[in-house]
Amino acid sequence: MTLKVIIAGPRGKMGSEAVKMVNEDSDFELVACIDRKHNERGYENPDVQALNIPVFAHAEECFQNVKADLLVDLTVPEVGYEHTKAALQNYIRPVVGTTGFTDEQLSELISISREMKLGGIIAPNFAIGAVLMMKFSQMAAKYLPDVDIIEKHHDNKLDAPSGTAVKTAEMIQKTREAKKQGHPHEKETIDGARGADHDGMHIHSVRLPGLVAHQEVIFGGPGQTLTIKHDSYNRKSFMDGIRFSLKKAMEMDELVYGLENIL
Ligand SMILES: NC(=O)C1=CN([C@@H]2O[C@H](COP(=O)(O)OP(=O)(O)OC[C@H]3O[C@@H](n4cnc5c(N)ncnc54)[C@H](O)[C@@H]3O)[C@@H](O)[C@H]2O)C=CC1
Ligand SMILES: O=C(O)C1=N[C@H](C(=O)O)C[C@H](O)C1
Repeated sequence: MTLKVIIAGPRGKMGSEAVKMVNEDSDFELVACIDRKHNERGYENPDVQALNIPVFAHAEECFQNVKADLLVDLTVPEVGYEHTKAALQNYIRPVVGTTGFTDEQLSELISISREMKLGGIIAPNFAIGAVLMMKFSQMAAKYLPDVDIIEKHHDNKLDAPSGTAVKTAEMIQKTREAKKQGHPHEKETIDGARGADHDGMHIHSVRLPGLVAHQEVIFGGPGQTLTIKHDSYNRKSFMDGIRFSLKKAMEMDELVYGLENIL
């Protein structure tokens, strides 16, 4: 059976790559897209134009008019949250790459999915290498609890720190003994010099043209450091994870947060 897929954000860097991936896989059929500027600016993704499928400016209108099994959301946090909620309420399983959801939003979406008995995934990073980086970091933190996370992204990124950095810190928190790092009397002479503080760990966000998506997790111990590093050089790196999640979501009966939970 072919799975009917809707993509939100098809003009974006990730969305346009997801359109290609879905088109190339005979298990999927792209049946509609959701994009905010469709009405004002005309439509700009030639792969979608060639399919002659509807493009809706509003999710609810899309879900009411098109029969679909799955939604892929690659937009911005506020809209992504609304899309995901509306998808669940319309019996459509969400596969969400959009980052920047609050803990409250994540909990609410998971609880709706449980009520509706619908599978889906929200994953801050769909690259398998990034998931391994997070898991290896979680293992290392048990032995080396002093850790800084440095994430580096292109300068069009809206959220900081990245969803991957937040997820990494949350996973590390499960094995790392809570502690405040650095000198007890340290003082920032320029605000932000030590980065964001997550349970005593520090997260630093670099934004530069030329970068795609990169992260280093650096652990320090007496006389040694350990660096666990992942680089995405293009958006294809995320597509195997999205493809896998689309198929897997059909077998699940609740929404999970993080690709590591379904691999
Ligand atoms: N989970 C993962 O593996 C990855 C997640 N991301 C996340 O995916 C999201 C998209 O990233 P990019 O493609 O780089 O961004 P982008 O800026 O290239 O694309 C964003 C898309 O969202 C659409 N959009 C914006 N506001 C909208 C609205 N109000 N209604 C409907 N559509 C709207 C835009 O038209 C565009 O198509 C970000 O949250 C990013 O952090 C990015 C890469 C990998
Ligand atoms: O905006 C991006 O580009 C990326 N966003 C995700 C994040 O916030 O972690 C995943 C990846 O790092 C690329």
